[in-house]
Amino acid sequence: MPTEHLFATGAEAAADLAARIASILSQAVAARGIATLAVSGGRSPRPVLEALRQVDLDWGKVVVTLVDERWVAPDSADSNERLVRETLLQGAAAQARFVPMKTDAADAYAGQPAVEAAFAALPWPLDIVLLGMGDDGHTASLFPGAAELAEGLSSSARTIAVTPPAAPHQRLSLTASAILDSRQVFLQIGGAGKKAVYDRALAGGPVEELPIRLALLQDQVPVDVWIAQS
Ligand SMILES: O=C1O[C@H](COP(=O)(O)O)[C@@H](O)[C@H](O)[C@H]1O
Repeated sequence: MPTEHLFATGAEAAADLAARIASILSQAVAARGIATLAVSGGRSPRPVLEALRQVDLDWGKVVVTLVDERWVAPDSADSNERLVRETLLQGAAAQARFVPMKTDAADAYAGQPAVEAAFAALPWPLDIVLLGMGDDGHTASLFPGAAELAEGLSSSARTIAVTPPAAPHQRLSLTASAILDSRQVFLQIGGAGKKAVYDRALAGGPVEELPIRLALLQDQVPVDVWIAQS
């Protein structure tokens, strides 16, 4: 079962989560000389990443990558890479090595093999995988109803190309096995709507219905959840 961290506001949750991430990255650098962090996109991680970049860390020994990416140009407003570059990779934190998920390939399916090779070269397990969750229970870009969902939940590959059934843009996503090949999974949720989805996921049921269950209903890797009421 996840360990829950409850906060009244998103700002308080973000500050606490950023401090926890910084502590783990610092310990990883001290222990292994390198730290790895995979972050989600969307709206939720922005305040966490902005707080994290201000932390005094040996950023040159930190590898930052993505949990998922939309197949859009890196300067698109929808790009998760752009989010990370604008919020986290600033100041001293710009010394971190960023491993993108978007290539120049024509689409996500053509791009996946090169991304898979880049991810195979990372030091696994990742120290932290920071997940978000959509209102439909998707996490990373593992969407309920997607044609690629079963493969994303079962494949031993680290990455998969996905076409979401409703959301825009083809995606590149970590698979469930890659998400769980980590030392620590964090999940960030905010607001009553997402809390209701989270509670439903936690109550049990098929992963295919609410893919966030892949992280919540497992005992392979510790999962901590930061929950903000607003
Ligand atoms: O499309 C995506 O959605 C989820 C949730 O995003 P949020 O804006 O509701 O926080 C996110 O975790 C994922 O990385 C992103 O690509």
